[in-house]
Amino acid sequence: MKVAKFGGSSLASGEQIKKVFEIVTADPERKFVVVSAPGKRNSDDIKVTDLLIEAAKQQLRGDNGEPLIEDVVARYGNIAKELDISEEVITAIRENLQALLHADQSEPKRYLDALKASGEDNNAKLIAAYFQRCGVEAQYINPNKAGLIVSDEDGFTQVLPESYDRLYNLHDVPGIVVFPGFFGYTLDGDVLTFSRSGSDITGSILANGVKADLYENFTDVDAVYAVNPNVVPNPKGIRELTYREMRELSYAGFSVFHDEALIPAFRAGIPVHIQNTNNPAAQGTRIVSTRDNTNGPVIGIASDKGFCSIYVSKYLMNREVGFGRKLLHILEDYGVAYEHIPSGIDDVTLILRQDQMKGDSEKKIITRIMQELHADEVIVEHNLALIMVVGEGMRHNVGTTARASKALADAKVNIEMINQGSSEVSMMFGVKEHSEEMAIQALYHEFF
Ligand SMILES: Nc1ncnc2c1ncn2[C@@H]1O[C@H](COP(=O)(O)OP(=O)(O)O)[C@@H](O)[C@H]1O
Ligand SMILES: N[C@@H](CC(=O)OP(=O)(O)O)C(=O)O
Repeated sequence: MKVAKFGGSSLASGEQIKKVFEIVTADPERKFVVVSAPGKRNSDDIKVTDLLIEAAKQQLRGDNGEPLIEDVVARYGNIAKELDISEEVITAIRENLQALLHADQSEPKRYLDALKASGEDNNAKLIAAYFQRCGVEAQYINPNKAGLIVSDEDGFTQVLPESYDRLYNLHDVPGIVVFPGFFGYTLDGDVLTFSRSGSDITGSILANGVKADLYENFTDVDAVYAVNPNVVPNPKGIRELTYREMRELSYAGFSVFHDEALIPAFRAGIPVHIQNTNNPAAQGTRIVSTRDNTNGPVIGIASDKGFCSIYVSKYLMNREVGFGRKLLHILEDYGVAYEHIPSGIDDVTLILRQDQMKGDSEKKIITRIMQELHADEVIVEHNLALIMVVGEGMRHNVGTTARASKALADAKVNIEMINQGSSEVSMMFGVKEHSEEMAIQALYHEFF
């Protein structure tokens, strides 16, 4: 039995949904179908999720979100027309969106999440209606009814473990299950969304819950490529990579698969197969526990912008008991999470996502580090890109770091920081954002 998840690009129009129907019905093993909200039809288009977020924000600040909601209804209306689905489905979608738009706003985050989640929820209803119209037994299933329970205790949405056993009961549903991605329900019955692109996470949770043999993730590319195809044209496709490699690469910028979506499938030992809705005959990319390391040290190179570093130096830092704890405590006081901490004898660098530094919090953090920790020097660097060079083969190959540094030096890219941290399958380079693309291209040409 397989779980097949289709992303927004695979569901952006009626024509796309017809392809999805063909794919699902071509294999009787595809019983569980997870869907995103309609995505972009072309590069200038707006995703339904973004329209819903903007409508909710307008309403929350006292403006009128109605016109944007009508845009959303029109998107579904066009799809319904292409698929020849009855007007009743669109009337129900309009009523649902109107009710959500005018719902209680006393908890703005809950209000926003409910509107955001409606993108996938209404799409799942519409797609189930299309399958039925085509004479295929299919049902929309609500995540609350199915028992996908989540919490946001640590500030982000996480599935509760009891969900998995409950989801197993979906085997009792006759025919194809059409399940909306991107959200679950709290024990109190409130909607909570995962982070952006989180339908991948739902697919993985469902695969674990129903004990699927395979989690198929359908998107709009023939494979996961060794680098972002928007940075290097026609890059090499990856046939197979391990969960660890994919986790590192998706964390570091491979937006093709959500970095939180691997753990549920990994824990249940379920392989993930990334495929192209527009070209299902392509081989795609399989994510598995182990693979042959015959392709050289590096499997992929990912990068992401928007980081800053705080460099702290103090003579004899290594002897000072509690220095690290006090430093991190200061960050905690400002609600700031760190990404990496490369360190030396007398110095340490904290790498953070810089959008966390709201208002004058950066200034206050620096002042406290100087005053409370008596640091000799504190230097903040903004606008850094982190480049992650990933490959299980790096453990067995000597000189990979040297090759990478030389490639960057030859391309005249200044390395701000290197971290080969505890992960044995990746190394990270910090460079200025304006050098990011050049660095990726230089590294790609060195290793592929
Ligand atoms: N290394 C990579 N390999 C393949 N695609 C990548 C990679 N890095 C970034 N992408 C981008 O990810 C896109 C697919 O992800 P996304 O737009 O979220 O798909 P979906 O709509 O199916 O959820 C591709 O079109 C591509 O532009
Ligand atoms: N629709 C949501 C969730 C999602 O997974 O979308 P997509 O499959 O288009 O990345 C978003 O845009 O974030």
